[in-house]
Amino acid sequence: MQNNNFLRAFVGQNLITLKEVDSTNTFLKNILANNEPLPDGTVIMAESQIAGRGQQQNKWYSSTGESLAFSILLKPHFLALASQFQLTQIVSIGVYETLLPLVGNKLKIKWPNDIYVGGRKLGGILIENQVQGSAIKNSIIGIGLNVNQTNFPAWVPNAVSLRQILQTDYDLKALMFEICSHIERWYFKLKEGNGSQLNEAYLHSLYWLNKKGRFKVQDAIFEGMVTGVSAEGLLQVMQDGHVKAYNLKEIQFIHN
Ligand SMILES: O=C(O)CCCC[C@@H]1SC[C@@H]2NC(=O)N[C@@H]21
Repeated sequence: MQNNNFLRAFVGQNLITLKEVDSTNTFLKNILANNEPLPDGTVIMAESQIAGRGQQQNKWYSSTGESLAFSILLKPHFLALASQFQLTQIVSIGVYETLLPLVGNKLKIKWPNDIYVGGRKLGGILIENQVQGSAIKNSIIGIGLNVNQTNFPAWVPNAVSLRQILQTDYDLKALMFEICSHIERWYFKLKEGNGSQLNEAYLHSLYWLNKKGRFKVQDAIFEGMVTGVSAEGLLQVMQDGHVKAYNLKEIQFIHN
């Protein structure tokens, strides 16, 4: 962990830490709604998040002082709304790159942006974009990571923490800054028009790529194979020789 040497060039330079908040994403949204000025790259981090939100209206479980919950504000005015999946990619790769030296190659990105280890969820990402015209005005990037928990409540059955995997406690702030620095590197690449390796890096770490798995679409369960992800962020799955693309609401992975 390069915490002490970390140069906070941009993401995380303005850091607001809160003892307790409903949700760091909601907190950021409220500040923006009140037109209060906030610098690009601001990070809101909370020790305790009591109404954390996940994707698809799910609740997100955080444990005070044990899990990482923070939100990054980016203002990617250069990015067209049609390219918003690239933000998903840079954020998931940033988290992935931070954890890879710790966890090793069992670590995967589960489409679109869950962080998985051996079939269990280590972290999640909730990106909420605010749009102006056809460009992204503000991107609120919420990251939740299970770090030092030794157990989870029954309603989060598939979760795992770094501590459960590695039997070590980690410094939450150090992890957070490390994630920020990786995201920042990819963000600048994208901004400078050098995002060509982004898709390759994302696919490289994608769970289930080119492997057979079981999927559920509407009420039908079938065997298929993930062949890629489209530029719009749709999951491409081959079934009986034909590739179809699905959004998050349409398809589910079936865990045996
Ligand atoms: O996997 C998911 O469903 C996404 C979970 C995202 C959780 C983080 S924790 C920090 C930020 N604040 C929230 O309320 N949610 C995100």
